Amino acid sequence: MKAISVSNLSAGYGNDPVISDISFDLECGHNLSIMGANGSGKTTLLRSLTGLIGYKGNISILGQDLGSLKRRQIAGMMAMMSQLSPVYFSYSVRETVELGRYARRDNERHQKGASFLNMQLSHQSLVHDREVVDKCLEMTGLKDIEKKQISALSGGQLQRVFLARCFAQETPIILLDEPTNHLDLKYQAELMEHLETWSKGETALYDGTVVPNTLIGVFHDISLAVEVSSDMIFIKSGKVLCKGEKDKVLTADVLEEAYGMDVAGYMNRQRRIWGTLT
Ligand SMILES: Nc1ncnc2c1ncn2[C@@H]1O[C@H](COP(=O)(O)OP(=O)(O)OP(=O)(O)O)[C@@H](O)[C@H]1O
Repeated sequence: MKAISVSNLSAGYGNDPVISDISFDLECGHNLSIMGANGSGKTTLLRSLTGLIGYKGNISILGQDLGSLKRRQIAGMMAMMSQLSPVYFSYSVRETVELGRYARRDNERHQKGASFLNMQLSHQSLVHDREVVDKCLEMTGLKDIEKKQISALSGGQLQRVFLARCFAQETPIILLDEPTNHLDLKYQAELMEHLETWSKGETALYDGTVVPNTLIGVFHDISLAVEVSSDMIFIKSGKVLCKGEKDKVLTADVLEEAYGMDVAGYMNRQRRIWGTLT
């Protein structure tokens, strides 16, 4: 099954599209990195895939037309972690991660029918919610500060809270916009390890269908993108420069065209610096 299928997509914020003529397919179980220079349209592409901004063209998620899905149905299939934005409200760390469970519960209620009895969360569901939230807090190293207000967190801690909330949503598709931003090296390494493990697994949708996990991420760090993805798409000035399996698209020429610099030379200089570390 295809996790996402996009054809002739254009999207933006005003009259002029920021991205245009984008088409690609991503099989379930594959991981896609969206790459490109600042302002090329990566975040805009990610936002349009969730229906957060208007678009023209066709997007289907797990075989269903995005335009025909309700927000709660989309939230049952995919979770997105955006780049950090200011926090204008204050919940505790745990409460914020718990918000990730909302779509799951809402979809389960609709699945069972909205009778009064079904509106009551079963004891089993509550226990499962608690277990998932605990696991996500542990995984992101937040258990010790679960009671802290999120308005009082550092950038890296907040980034981990939003990652934890994203995983707590228990969806088979996860979209991450520069997930390692603000994270120190330890949490970067742990996150990449977790993403690798997660992306080899599968997740049951609220209706019970089991789907291989699929990750779509915007990465500025090429090494991290290579580590985590099977497929890559390079965007330049809002259009697809190159797309396909990582090993086929990742060349010095593509990198130079995408970033307007000698990326291979830069990476080689980096390798020389770190090669001397004892
Ligand atoms: N909310 C918005 N309203 C209007 N224009 C926007 C908005 N968000 C982004 N843009 C514009 O769309 C273009 C693409 O932005 P986008 O954030 O998609 O790029 P990006 O590739 O993710 O960049 P970066 O690597 O810097 O995060 C930019 O010219 C930007 O100014």
